Amino acid sequence: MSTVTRVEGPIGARPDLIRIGTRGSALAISQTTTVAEAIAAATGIDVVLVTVKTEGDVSRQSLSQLGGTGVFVSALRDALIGDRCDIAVHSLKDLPTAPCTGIALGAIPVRADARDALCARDGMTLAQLPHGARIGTGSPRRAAQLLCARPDLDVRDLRGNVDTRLRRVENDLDAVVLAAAGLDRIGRSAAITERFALDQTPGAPGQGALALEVRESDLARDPYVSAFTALNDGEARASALAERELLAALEAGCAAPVGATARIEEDRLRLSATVYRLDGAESLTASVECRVPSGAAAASDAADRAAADLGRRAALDLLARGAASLAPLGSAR
Ligand SMILES: NCc1[nH]cc(CCC(=O)O)c1CC(=O)O
Repeated sequence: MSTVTRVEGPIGARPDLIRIGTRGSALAISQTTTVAEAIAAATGIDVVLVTVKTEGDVSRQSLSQLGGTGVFVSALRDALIGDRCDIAVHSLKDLPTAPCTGIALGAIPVRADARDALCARDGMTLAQLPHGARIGTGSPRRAAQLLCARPDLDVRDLRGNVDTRLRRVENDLDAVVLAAAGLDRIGRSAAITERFALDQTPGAPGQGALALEVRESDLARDPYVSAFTALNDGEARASALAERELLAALEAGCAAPVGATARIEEDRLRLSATVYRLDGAESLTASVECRVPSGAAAASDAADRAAADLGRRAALDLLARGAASLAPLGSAR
């Protein structure tokens, strides 16, 4: 039986070991441990978790001030390139859309809940919050969506890890909005008082999905091939890639007020994407779909390309209708 352990310091490359790089937050450790156990089972090889501190973990600045894409990602990618780990596990929504030299996408595993979750005091739903309620979020998309539904709300900036954010509900806020996936993964689902429907309140592109990255030179080598074949999920991959390509083609950063949700129904991949004005008073939605390859072809370059094409189509539609003047899309914000 192969095992999963954690190491503190650096650990050298060994053929009988897969080193998985992860951030050190409770959320990251929880999701990476699940991935690590699946990789150990699929390959029969021992796995160690290597914790890497990222700029996003260290800095106390607000995320919209930190600004640059990839604050949670660069240090993990450096560890891959520097051969300090063999596979890096990221929350896909934190991954910049630009490709990274020397690094390839290995797998996108089964997706967790892509919805946003309201965590309000006294079990309240969004509709039940009192007039002018204080609600915390660091995300311009969530702020716009909240104001769109409830223009009376007092939306406050919020950051820190999940527990820090939840604690604000006991103190100075009536509610916060977080990704349901994060709360579910760290065992805090009980704090959720409402999960917003994806067709009305789409999450961030790629929300709830993980991305496993690997050095390009390892992508077609075992044990990585076995690991990625076992972990990849066709629907998660197609939907997340479509949502990501939408963001890339909008030239939008991770802080852009853009929501997207894709899913496979029968043999169709359907993508719906919305760009919001920051105050939530206006928005634009594009809905597109395409046929997806089924069976073995579902995990192929052709399937990846079909998903990306769909994302691009939605973006072009939104841009043609004025998305870039409706909202600040660039990562400057
Ligand atoms: N931007 C922070 C972030 N990146 C990934 C998650 C967890 C959910 C996920 O995997 O999408 C979160 C927390 C949040 O948005 O509440």
